[in-house]
Amino acid sequence: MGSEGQPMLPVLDFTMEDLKPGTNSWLTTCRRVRQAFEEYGCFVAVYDKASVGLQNGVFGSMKELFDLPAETKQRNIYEGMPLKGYVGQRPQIPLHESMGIDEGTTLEGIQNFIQKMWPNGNDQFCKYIFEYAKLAEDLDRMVARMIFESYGVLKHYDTYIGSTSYLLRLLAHKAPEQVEQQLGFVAHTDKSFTTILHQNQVNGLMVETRDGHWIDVDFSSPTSFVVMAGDALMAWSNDRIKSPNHKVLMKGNEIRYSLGLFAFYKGIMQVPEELIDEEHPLQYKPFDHLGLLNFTYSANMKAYCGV
Ligand SMILES: O=C(O)CCC(=O)C(=O)O
Ligand SMILES: [Fe+2]
Repeated sequence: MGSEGQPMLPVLDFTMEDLKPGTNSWLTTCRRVRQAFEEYGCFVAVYDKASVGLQNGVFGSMKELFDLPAETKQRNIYEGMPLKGYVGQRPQIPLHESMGIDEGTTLEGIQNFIQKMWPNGNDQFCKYIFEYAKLAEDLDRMVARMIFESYGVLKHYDTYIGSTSYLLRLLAHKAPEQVEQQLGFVAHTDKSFTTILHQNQVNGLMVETRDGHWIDVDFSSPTSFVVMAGDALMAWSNDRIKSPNHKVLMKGNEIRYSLGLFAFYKGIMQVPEELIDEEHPLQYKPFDHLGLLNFTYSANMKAYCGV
């Protein structure tokens, strides 16, 4: 419960110096990660690796990007990779704009994107977004390792990481020009294995709990990141973890910039046999993760590869 009695997401500390495999802090955090995922499908991580200079640089770069003319932004096209193309000026979600960078934690991926937006380059954008993406990737890998460890299947972690790549999505939600709050982004579950979200000081994210309540997520602090389970983690965990429904509701008069780092396994995922037992009979056949992405946005795991 929050200070005003509002339910809130678990907050997990990732700032400890000794947060390394094998330490007590690591083992405690592993247990908390598993518990938070099983109860809420997500949590807020306190992670202090991004300096004030980097934060300002990232959000300044995002403003510069979204201030580009619509025709320029539309050069970020889909090219068969869902989440990649430019989305904006949609009548149902007029406040929403977003763009995706495939292989978004690599210099090459970011430079390809920059090439489309700024044919003469943009070194500042590259520097800040790359540095940010690497930090978020480190957090994601730490969490992934904790997931594998907490379910006793650490032996599969290296294979997982070896075939995982990241899509970085940059989002801007305009302030609603009205008093009431307004939908920024429709309710959905992510199709990733895990997603790492970060934002400027403007809140707006809401997450649905397992019993159907919507809770506001406050991650306005520069050291707060949301870690969320996607549909692939739900399937991998044989439904122990549910990917939570979430949406963005905008109020106030400031633009909200946010970044989502989506982890995708390039290959066939399957439920580890350690996670199948009498209480948890197999729920999903092996599935191609990128195939799931292409299956359709409205699809759910059961329709795609339910047993
Ligand atoms: O902007 C946010 O905080 C959430 C965005 C989101 O849910 C998504 O891109 O999948
Ligand atoms: Fe999402």
